[in-house]
Amino acid sequence: MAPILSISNLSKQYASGFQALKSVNLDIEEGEILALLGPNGAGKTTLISIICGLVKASSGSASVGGFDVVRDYRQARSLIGLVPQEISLEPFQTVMDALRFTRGLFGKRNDPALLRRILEQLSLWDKRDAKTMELSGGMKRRVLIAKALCHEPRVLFLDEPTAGVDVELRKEMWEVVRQLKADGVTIILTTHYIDEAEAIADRVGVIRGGELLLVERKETLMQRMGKRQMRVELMQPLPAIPASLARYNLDYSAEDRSLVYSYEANGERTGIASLFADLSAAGILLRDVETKQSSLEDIFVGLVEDKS
Ligand SMILES: Nc1ncnc2c1ncn2[C@@H]1O[C@H](COP(=O)(O)OP(=O)(O)OP(=O)(O)O)[C@@H](O)[C@H]1O
Repeated sequence: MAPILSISNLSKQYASGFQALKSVNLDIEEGEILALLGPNGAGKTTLISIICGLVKASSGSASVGGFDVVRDYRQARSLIGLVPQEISLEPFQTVMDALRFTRGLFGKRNDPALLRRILEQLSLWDKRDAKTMELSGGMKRRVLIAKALCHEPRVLFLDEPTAGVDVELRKEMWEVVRQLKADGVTIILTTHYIDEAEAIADRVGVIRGGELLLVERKETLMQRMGKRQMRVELMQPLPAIPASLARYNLDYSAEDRSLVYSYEANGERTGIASLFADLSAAGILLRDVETKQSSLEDIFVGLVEDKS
């Protein structure tokens, strides 16, 4: 199946001379959720803005549903919904009027049944006649999503949908995103929050300094790059790590009397068996053992640091 969104060698140099994107290539399949992770200034918003026709690329191309975002701007734009980072609503406009107006901007006829369905899906139906200024922050964000959906786009961009919102509201947003995916909408979201990508994305792209460092299925990424850590709690404090254990690069914490050993989760030999044998030979008695898989956060930090 042809990708719904295809980005090819996309670069952007701003008038200031700043190179915000460096030859980005990316294909997105219909119905997937892609999280673009990256630190401040990585180029996430620039990338989205080019696809939505708000910023002009210096070179390269992008197409949505087969329509080039420059040459076939209207068709491409009609397939895209954009939820911007900043909350921008007309304070005196009602929720329903905001939706009707936005749908009209896309040259679409009013469709009360559709707008009702969207508002219900976002738990805003009972707020349809409220002025947007009367809504809470969480509701305003949901109105932005509703506005982005009311011309029936196939691809939805969410630029930092949960920046600065509380835990409860973030979870609520994640649920909304999952529901939209279930309805067949393709979603590209940018985020600084790794747990957000871990919770809802199918694929994760890591962008830094305008370069797309990698794009991979979340599970593959965690399996391929993930390390495991084994923490061994000791019966007695250890004055120093014996020379016979030096090759394991163990970290010792005097506070909780434990040794931590890191190993490749998918390596052929983990070294665990020989570590136990060497611990025993050194007369070190164990109280408890636990292992844990590194998180997407560990992987992300490692990746971003490696390249700096
Ligand atoms: N109009 C502009 N002129 C010059 N430089 C710009 C312009 N817009 C953005 N930049 C620069 O391009 C870089 C990428 O910005 P962009 O907003 O795409 O990053 P981002 O990954 O979305 O960051 P954040 O997470 O902080 O929103 C930044 O260094 C920014 O200062």
